[in-house]
Amino acid sequence: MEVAIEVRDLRMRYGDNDVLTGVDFDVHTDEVVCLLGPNGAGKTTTIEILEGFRIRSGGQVSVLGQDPAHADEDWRAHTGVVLQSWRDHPRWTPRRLLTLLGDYFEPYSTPGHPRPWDVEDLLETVGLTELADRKLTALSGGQRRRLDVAIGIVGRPELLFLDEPTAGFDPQARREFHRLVHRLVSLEHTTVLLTTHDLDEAEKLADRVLILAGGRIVADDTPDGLAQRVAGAAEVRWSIDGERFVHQTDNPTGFVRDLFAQGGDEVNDLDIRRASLEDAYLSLVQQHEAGHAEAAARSFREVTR
Ligand SMILES: Nc1ncnc2c1ncn2[C@@H]1O[C@H](COP(=O)(O)OP(=O)(O)OP(=O)(O)O)[C@@H](O)[C@H]1O
Repeated sequence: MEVAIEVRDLRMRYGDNDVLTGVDFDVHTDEVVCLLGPNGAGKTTTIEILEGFRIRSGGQVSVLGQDPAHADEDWRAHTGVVLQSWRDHPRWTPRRLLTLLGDYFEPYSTPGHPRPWDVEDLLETVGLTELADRKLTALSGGQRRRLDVAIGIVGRPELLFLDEPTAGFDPQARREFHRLVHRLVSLEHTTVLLTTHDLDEAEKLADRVLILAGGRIVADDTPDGLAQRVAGAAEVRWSIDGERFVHQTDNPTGFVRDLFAQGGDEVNDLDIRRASLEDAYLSLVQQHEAGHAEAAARSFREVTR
């Protein structure tokens, strides 16, 4: 399998905030890979480095064979980007915007891979035919997001980056979007890297899920593979002086023995249960959001080892 994206020891620091502390992963051609992680884990930072929009602090990155920090226009024409939000001319219409943007890709057209995408066909594909001549300001959030996706794919990219593409979608719009991604992959053979903090979305869309937490990738597997790994682990809950604790482990007996050795009579409300991937991810998110990113990453790594 060819490698479309190669990331080694990627590091990013904002001031004295180390957001990425050694991220490693590959994305192969024709794969759909979801980069999943809690708010603030560094998903947008990672994807924008790969898109060439942010300059990394350290590490090696190769996207379609080039370093995005120094890539040329030709490289850009082969990648598609859907950012978290776009700013463009409010009086334009979807049809006009897509036509203008599509013109940029014409010089990169080849007989085997004609570019851009035919605008009428593209509007139909993303479900915007009826709204093609409406002003951009008059589109709803979900309609706007569909246009964002159309902007990302108008050049028929080999590699598509989507940053939280379904944020704000209702369930119906989300389902349509998932169909669109499946269609892109099966008909266009587009390689897709998308970020989300929704485990359910990652399980539905991804060939492979990468979980980012505590500055690193803490799990890299198929959705089924991840679920199977977690199923072997247990979640231990307890409280001490009214404060509640949760820990995930694949050795609950040993953990509880150590817990009592340390906490003795202080330990109350002990509860041990087998975790599902959803439980494990939820616990990761809760710990991460409580400011314990390192500990969250460590215990997630333990249960998915
Ligand atoms: N330009 C910047 N300058 C300083 N800090 C930044 C900058 N961009 C992001 N950060 C910080 O880096 C961390 C990661 O942010 P990032 O947006 O990459 O996370 P994320 O996983 O995409 O989050 P979300 O799911 O909320 O979009 C956060 O703590 C954020 O505040």
